Amino acid sequence: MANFSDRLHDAIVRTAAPVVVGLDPRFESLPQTLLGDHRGTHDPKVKAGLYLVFCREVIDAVYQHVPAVKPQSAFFEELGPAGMIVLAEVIQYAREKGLLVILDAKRNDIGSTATAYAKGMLGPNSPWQADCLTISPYLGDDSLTPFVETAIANEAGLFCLVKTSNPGGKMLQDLVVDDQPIYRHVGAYVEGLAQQTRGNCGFGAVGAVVGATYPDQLSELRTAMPSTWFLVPGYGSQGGGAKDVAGGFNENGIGSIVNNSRGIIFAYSREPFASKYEPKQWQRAVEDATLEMIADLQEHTTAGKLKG
Ligand SMILES: O=C(O)c1cc(=O)[nH]c(=O)n1[C@@H]1O[C@H](COP(=O)(O)O)[C@@H](O)[C@H]1O
Repeated sequence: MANFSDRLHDAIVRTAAPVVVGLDPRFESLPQTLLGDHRGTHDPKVKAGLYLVFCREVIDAVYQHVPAVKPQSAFFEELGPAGMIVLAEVIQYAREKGLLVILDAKRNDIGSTATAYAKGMLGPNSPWQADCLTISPYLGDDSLTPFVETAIANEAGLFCLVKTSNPGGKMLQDLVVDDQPIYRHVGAYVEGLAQQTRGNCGFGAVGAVVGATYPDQLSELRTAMPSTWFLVPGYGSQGGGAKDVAGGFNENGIGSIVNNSRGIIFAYSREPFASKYEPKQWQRAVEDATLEMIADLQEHTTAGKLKG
């Protein structure tokens, strides 16, 4: 293994695709061909079993095209223990397929509790074995240190919330303190951590979450945080497009990995894919939507420079 930052860099350059497919299974949105007679079930074990099949088949459709997947822990936690077992199986399957796994669990707590989260999620004996974890900064520096130390010791990565994609994020993140919005203060702290954890590619193992729904702030933060990878959610279903995320890349086409969850994994239920494919061909819609997003980013951002 190598520094997470270098692994991410190499995977993005290899695929020429700064794209992460979000694994956010929602029971009611699963393809009918998978649901079969189970549509009305309330049994979490049955639901979790279907999430496993669904996520594996999504991974099969995309793994040759993208560097990473991002399982959203919430949808698995919602199903209790059965969902958590399936989350671990999905992570394992994705890794077997050569994908980097960003576990989206947005964890944090006071330092001593954060240490338990960090060890459990990124430590050497972690039952999850993800390559990277999303974390929240609002408990301050002593809450982040255990994650950074554990991640570095295990060649894992972190993405810390800086400017989130949701409209309500501005309530706290845009508050001006000492002449700067709070997200700039958080961004400066994360950039410091990125510099301390820099790999050969020049970026750090500690990255930032910056939403595609705030293109001006994305460009501003790219300049302010030159060593920091950005995880950019909000493309697709939340309204962000390729032009909105363009500011997240540097002149070499590096710097961001753009997430798309519903827009890819449930592509079969939207046009043009719904008309193009039979219900049982839902995986082809997932693959097409992935390729369409990659082409969109290559055309409208500097990531086009990564093409061979
Ligand atoms: O950390 C995240 O990934 C995240 C941060 C953020 O600011 N906004 C955001 O949407 N996300 C996650 O990114 C995914 C977006 O899903 P879609 O809107 O379906 O593409 C969800 O799993 C969200 O929890």
